[in-house]
Amino acid sequence: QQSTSLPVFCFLLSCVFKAYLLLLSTPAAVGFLTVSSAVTMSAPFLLGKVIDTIYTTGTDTETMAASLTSLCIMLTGVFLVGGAANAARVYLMQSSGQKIVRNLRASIFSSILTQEVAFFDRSRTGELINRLSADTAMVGRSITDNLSDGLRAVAQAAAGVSMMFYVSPSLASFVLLIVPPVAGLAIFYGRYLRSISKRTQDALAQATQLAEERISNMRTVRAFGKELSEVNTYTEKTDQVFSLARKEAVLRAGFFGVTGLSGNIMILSVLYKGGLLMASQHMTVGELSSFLMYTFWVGISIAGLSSFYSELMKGFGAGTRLWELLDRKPEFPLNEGLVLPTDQLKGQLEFDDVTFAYPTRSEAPIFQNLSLMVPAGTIMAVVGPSGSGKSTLVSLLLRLYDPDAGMISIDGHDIRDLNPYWLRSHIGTVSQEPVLFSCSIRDNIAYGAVDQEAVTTEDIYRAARVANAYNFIQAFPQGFDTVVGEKGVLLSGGQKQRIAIARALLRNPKILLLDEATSALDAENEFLVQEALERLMEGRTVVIIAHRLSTIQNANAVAVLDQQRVVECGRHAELLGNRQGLFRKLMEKQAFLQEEQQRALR
Ligand SMILES: Nc1ncnc2c1ncn2[C@@H]1O[C@H](COP(=O)(O)OP(=O)(O)OP(=O)(O)O)[C@@H](O)[C@H]1O
Repeated sequence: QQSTSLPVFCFLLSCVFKAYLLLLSTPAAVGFLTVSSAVTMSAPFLLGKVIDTIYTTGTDTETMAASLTSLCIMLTGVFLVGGAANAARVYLMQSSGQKIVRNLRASIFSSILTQEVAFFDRSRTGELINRLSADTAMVGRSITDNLSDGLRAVAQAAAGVSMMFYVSPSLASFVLLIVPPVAGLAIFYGRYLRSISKRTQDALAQATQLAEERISNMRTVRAFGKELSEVNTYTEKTDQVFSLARKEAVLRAGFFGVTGLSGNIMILSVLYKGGLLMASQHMTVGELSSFLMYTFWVGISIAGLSSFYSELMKGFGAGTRLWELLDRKPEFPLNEGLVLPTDQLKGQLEFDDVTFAYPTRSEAPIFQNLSLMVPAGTIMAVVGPSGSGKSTLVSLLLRLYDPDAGMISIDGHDIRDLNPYWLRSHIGTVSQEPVLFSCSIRDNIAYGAVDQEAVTTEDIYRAARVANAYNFIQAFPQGFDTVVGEKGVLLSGGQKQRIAIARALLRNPKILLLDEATSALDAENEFLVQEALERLMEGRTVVIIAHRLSTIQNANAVAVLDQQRVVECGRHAELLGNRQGLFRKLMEKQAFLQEEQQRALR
């Protein structure tokens, strides 16, 4: 806790300064704050003068009316200036608050997106979303509106106390005895609130995580008829938030009860002691009235200060969580390293003695001393039992993870030395269930291009034609502007595949990583997807996780994965010739299953 407090404090301070150095240092904002506070705090003094003018004995009615009128006109002018200065102060603080939130959100989002993939394996999406929305808003509120009100309260409390001493030092010393215990209570309250606020945000993040996951997978929830039980689980999570909020409410109620009581006691003591001073002619009625008003303002300012402190503590709690994210350095950078001349890139891939375990399961290696070579411009089909690591091979080539030992190279260059952006700009991927974003088909296809801005409509149409997607897209009423829904939910599996192929084509990559669609497609779709894939593969180095016999036959070589390594590698016919080999067994099993399936259909 102690070790993070200082950096978090500096971080919050830098947020304030970065977003509106202009504000705190701009004479305008400080001026508005000073004017509005000065006006507020001069009002009781001037009102006291009005009361004394009214009660002055020995003046004739006309003179009294004249001085009363001029005093009231002056006061109205002062109040107008104070009101305008206050409005300007609130506006400046609010707009700067929004600026801080905007800057913070952009920094947090950028920090999240630059983390290594293993970070996302460990994180919960809902929690990250919560950081991005709720925590940033809380920090923004805490260091703008709250800070502005806090500064105002400090200014007013200081001015009020000075004026109380100016009007009556003895009465002021008597009344202010109550301040230290209230301040002590406020500090205790603020600290406790900070810890409750952290726990509340954590509980809220868990609830958001659950809601986010279930809503985005609504079809599965519906298919299993789990709506009611999901509602119950979510309610249990929100119950935790509620019970923490209730604790906070009890604390808040107690605190405000005590501060309210202290305020009233202060006023009562002013009336008691002030009444005695008036009776002994040491104070006028106007002075007592001014003093009362100052007491009132000081009371309000102290209450404002304690709420400022507690809000600041809440903001500190949220700031700590944001800081943890902002301060996190990704395990490998996104845009540093060697960039090779594109025309020299051949696309030869090699796994050399690679050992790898997922960071979340470091005790269970997926590969041990795996070696595999894919010559430039050839097609390597990868087969193997489920869970043997076919997709992991693709993830390693994309450098989503780094191997624990050994080396993966492109044209002899260790991919750890290459700039990851550059590396990925030369790799195209089409996965078994491609993910599309909730935007138009046009934008989804253009997403594949390295320079999205430079993509023309003609480029998109061409890619769609080659991917056998043009006709079905044009058949939609909105054509290429059709919005595909979240994760492309409004399209069929085959349509998604063909859009993903068009997306990969637009990238024009040297290396292609394919996870071939399985039997999910009907015969016509399968033919169209297959044809599109074949066009996509032309002239590139291809690693394809193969499920169909036809693909395997067309591949230059087949690698069979099992037991954490490549157990067989060679041409399709060669491998089939090895009666004891795993490939032969896999093929026989597949043929048997297909036969069974056809028999069942008949
Ligand atoms: N992000 C991850 N974190 C931890 N373990 C993982 C992760 N992804 C996959 N695994 C594990 O790694 C192993 C290999 O998975 P992988 O998806 O590469 O196999 P696969 O051969 O592609 O399987 P399939 O043919 O069923 O798609 C599996 O045991 C899987 O549980």
